[in-house]
Amino acid sequence: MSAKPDVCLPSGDAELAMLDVYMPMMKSAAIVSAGQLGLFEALAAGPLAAGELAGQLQASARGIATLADFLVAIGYLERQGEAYANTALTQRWFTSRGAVDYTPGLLWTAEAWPMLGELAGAVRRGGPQTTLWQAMQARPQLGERFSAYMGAFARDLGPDLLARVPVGDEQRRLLDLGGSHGLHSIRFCERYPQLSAQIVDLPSALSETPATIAAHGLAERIALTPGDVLEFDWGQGFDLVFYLSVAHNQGADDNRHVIRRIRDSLKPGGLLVIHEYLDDQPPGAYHAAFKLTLLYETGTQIHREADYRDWLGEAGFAAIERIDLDPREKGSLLLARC
Ligand SMILES: Nc1ncnc2c1ncn2[C@@H]1O[C@H](CSCC[C@H]([NH3+])C(=O)O)[C@@H](O)[C@H]1O
Repeated sequence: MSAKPDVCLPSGDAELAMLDVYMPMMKSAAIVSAGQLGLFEALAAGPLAAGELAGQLQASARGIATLADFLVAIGYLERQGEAYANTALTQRWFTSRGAVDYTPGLLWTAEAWPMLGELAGAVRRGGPQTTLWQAMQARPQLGERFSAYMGAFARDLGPDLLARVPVGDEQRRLLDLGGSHGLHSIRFCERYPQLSAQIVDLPSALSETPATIAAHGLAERIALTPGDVLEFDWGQGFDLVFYLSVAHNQGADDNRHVIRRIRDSLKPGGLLVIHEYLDDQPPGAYHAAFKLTLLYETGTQIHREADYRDWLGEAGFAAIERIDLDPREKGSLLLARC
């Protein structure tokens, strides 16, 4: 049985087929360029004419007008007389005035763009020539951009996590594996005053984290320990462990190994929270796209719910609960108690 595609596909006409390649490319490039130029942020306080906008962004008036007209055509800006204004959606998702500003995602997409040009090579090889983590060692800016993008996603996901993860008064120690930007630990420490946290991540992901933690006044309660989760000794006696969006960066054997080590470091009754994109069959378009992204970025893959249940069961976790987040593009949580 073939799955019903949930993306618009061209009808087979050659012209339409090329439009389906050209238009998404131009749409992505225009939105990413707007993020790089700071165009949406410049309009956050109110509409501006092309000349004013160009002056603020130190760009050519012709260039800004051409870009802005296309952004109007695709619904990211609107005309107000001679002026351009953000649409409600743009203001909501791509400016500091919205609840979550995904501009770091636009800047990350600009970094991912050249990697996508090499996608056919990754498909041929079955993986990347250089993994994202190796590339970050060579170019620290890449690590900062990636963490900032993950930070934007964490702001979006934070309320779901707070609502779904039960924390009792007796739970005091949180271990945040692959904690990166630190925002999940910060959010939970702010909500639960009895909590202190320890973050383990690769050094490339942690360059901005001390400043973020200090800005929230939590330097006394959140410790940073740079290290590889596959080998770093993070100690014992934790009540709560976060393994959020990290498992898709590891193969099956490594996840089995990490989950066993998590189990050994949790107190009796402790809770492990996994956030992931589960490899349900057939995958929806978003999950299939994410699998392709992992192929060229890290060479790893998303795993099936049944795999997690095996690893968790073998490690000695008893109760395992799956929660699918809304919308589905936000992924799923697996809550496991020992
Ligand atoms: N082997 C590893 N050891 C430590 N950290 C890792 C490893 N592999 C991937 N990571 C980190 O895992 C993170 C995945 S991005 C997810 C960040 C955060 N937990 C969140 O949910 O928003 C990145 O910060 C990587 O640096």
